[in-house]
Amino acid sequence: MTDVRKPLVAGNWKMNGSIALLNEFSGYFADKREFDCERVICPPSVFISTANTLMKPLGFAVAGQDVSALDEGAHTGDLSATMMAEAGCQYTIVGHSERRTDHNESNQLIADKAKALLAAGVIPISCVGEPLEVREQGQEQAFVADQLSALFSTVDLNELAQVVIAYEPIWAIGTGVTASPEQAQDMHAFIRSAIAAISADAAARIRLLYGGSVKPSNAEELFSQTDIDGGLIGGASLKPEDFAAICQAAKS
Ligand SMILES: O=C(CO)COP(=O)(O)O
Repeated sequence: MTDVRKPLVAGNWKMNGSIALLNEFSGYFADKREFDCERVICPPSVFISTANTLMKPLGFAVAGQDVSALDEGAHTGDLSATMMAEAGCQYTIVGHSERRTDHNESNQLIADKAKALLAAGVIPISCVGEPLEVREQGQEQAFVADQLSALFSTVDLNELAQVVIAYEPIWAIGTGVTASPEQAQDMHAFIRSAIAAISADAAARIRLLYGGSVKPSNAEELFSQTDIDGGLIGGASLKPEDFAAICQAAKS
């Protein structure tokens, strides 16, 4: 991490949590404000409003977990980027591997979602990451480069540095198997070098998060790697004391 890249830790609640859990979080964090990182909570969208009320006064930003690439219209159940902005989201996740799998999302669709968010003033947290069989074949960098190429060709170059990219190897998500700090750093360095090939300035400023079985016991070592600027946390973000410990591990 460097001075220009403020560390960021985001808790992706996925389809978990409740208003009761948000109340538990606000009680837990009420007297804990001294963190060195940006903290983001990504609850299910029906709880964004409650998260704004309870968590923003405690220094958290609130984020969505997905967005439509479209502006408006007859798309039952979808939410537009301007709605996310109006709802008070500073960030929104796109391209999580669970959405890629569950909803067949393509790299181009995910890039279009990121572009729509940027146009609405919301920062995309754009996820990439390879399945186990791809890593076993030694093809993980090519796989991630392919996932990123649509993003690079779709988002305006002068907006690229605002995007947050989360590297989440699928084999590490919810499995308890974490990428080693070296594996994570190697991929983050690769992603930053791919960005540097387009824009040195964007590469210096863009924040790259690691996600996949981050917990209090491994967060510090992961976050201390040169090219890792924080984390996207799943399971451990549902327990306030674990999430707080992970946030403490992210230092400028
Ligand atoms: O998918 C993740 C965050 O988006 C990671 O989930 P886990 O931390 O539960 O492995």
